[in-house]
Amino acid sequence: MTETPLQLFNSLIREVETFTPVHPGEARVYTCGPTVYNYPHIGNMRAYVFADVLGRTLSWKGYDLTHIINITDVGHLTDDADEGEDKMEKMAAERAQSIWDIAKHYTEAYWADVKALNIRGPMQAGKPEAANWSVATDYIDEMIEFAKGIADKHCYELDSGLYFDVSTVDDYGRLARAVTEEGEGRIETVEGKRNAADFAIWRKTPAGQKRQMEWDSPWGKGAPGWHLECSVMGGKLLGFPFDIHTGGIDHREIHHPNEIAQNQAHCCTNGLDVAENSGARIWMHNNFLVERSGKMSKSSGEFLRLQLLIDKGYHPLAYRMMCLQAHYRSELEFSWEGLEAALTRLKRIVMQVENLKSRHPELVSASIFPLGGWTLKQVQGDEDISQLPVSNIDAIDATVSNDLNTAVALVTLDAILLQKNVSPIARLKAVSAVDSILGLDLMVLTRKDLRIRPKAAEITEAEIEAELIRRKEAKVEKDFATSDAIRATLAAKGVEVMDGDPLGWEWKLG
Ligand SMILES: Nc1ncnc2c1ncn2[C@@H]1O[C@H](COP(=O)(O)OP(=O)(O)OP(=O)(O)O)[C@@H](O)[C@H]1O
Ligand SMILES: [Zn+2]
Repeated sequence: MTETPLQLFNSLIREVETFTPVHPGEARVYTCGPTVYNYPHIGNMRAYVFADVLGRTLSWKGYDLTHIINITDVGHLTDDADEGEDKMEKMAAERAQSIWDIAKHYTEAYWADVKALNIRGPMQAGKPEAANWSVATDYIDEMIEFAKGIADKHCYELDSGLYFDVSTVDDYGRLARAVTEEGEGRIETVEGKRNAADFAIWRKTPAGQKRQMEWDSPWGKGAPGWHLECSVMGGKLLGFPFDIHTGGIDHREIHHPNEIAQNQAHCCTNGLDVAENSGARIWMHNNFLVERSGKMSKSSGEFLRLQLLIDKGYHPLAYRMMCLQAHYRSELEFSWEGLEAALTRLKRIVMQVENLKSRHPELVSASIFPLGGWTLKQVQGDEDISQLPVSNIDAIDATVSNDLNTAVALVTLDAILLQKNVSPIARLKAVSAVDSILGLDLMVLTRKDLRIRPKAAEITEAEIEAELIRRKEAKVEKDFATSDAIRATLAAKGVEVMDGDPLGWEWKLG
């Protein structure tokens, strides 16, 4: 089996490049986390499915992974370009609740989605038990220190806060590629700003007001800017330069260029030798999940949450499958038909895996799969897996190494399942190896798990099952009138009986 070098698309150069870790044998990744003022929509979750596949791929490649995912509980304004109100303060005022309660509630909602989508949480190289979510408000002192360090050379103070002067760093905005005074014209300017793109790294509480979240600083009471938070947590927890920084493609335009500018200022001020001066070597961005009407956004009132999909009877991993079917750099349009197709594909795979498992229950229960997923090395050394055609095995590594091409990895998975001449155990192991990267939970999921009763259904699963047993008995008795009557009664309650369904589904809710 041959190993393919890991190629990743670096937004800084707009090209794929071969991944070479800063620290041999390790990979350090920072993912911009959610702003916890509201529920995440499924578009937001696409960003974390992507970061999860990246993390899984790095683990597969054998790197000892540190993956930081932050929780933004302060500082993100309603306009990414530094204007408007703090999203958290705004929601707390609307709800007449404390920001801390709002943050807690929506952080937990985010974690629930993370779990449902089988997204791995933060990772800590060498110390898995120490891995934790990084909450912005836990790093206020470090943010003030960072800001103090760059204030003299790179910032200026206005009544509203401490501003970063983007003209003090080389090549500002190179990540966005289009940051011009004209481009920034849409930003409502703050009186006194030197350049339109300058941004607040510390926002002062206006005189006579009190914010729910505010801290003392050399620039008066106030709160950190959102961009500062990520620079500080990234630098502190991973060390500059680290390997990879991820986020949604909207961050390529403002948030990440501003982070880079701060990192440049910080590294130069502290005499750090960072050739590219960006803080991270590779910046990666997932494209949007869109609706026909445009980008999905939670700022715009009604939006699609994972829970809504579940309420309608879709297993959350069907949404993960939908994401994996597209390349992370392509826009993905959400549709219920698309989700249905993804669910069907997942059902088919799960059915095939269940079938393989049923042929060797003794082996499956003996836990033949490495805890925490397979690495390429383990696959290379596994005798069972070596029974598969080399082309299949090589394809596992080659597809994901090609800038995380999960869509093609799914095709590899199909090909492995189709190898009827190879022992079930070899196929199962290979499937579980691919799933170490895809994260569809294929060794655990059952067909039954995938059949979720929609919230609005008028009938419980137990009632349906009882009716179906009665119907089977009637059929055995050749009492077709009763059998038809049961089918009609179920249909009236929205349950379609599926005799002879190739996927083995006996019923579905219409
Ligand atoms: N429609 C989308 N598709 C994919 N990723 C998205 C989408 N919208 C936002 N993201 C990404 O989701 C992550 C979390 O974003 P965050 O919680 O800050 O959302 P937000 O910017 O407040 O909300 P929104 O822009 O949706 O109103 C970020 O990486 C962001 O780039
Ligand atoms: Zn960020």
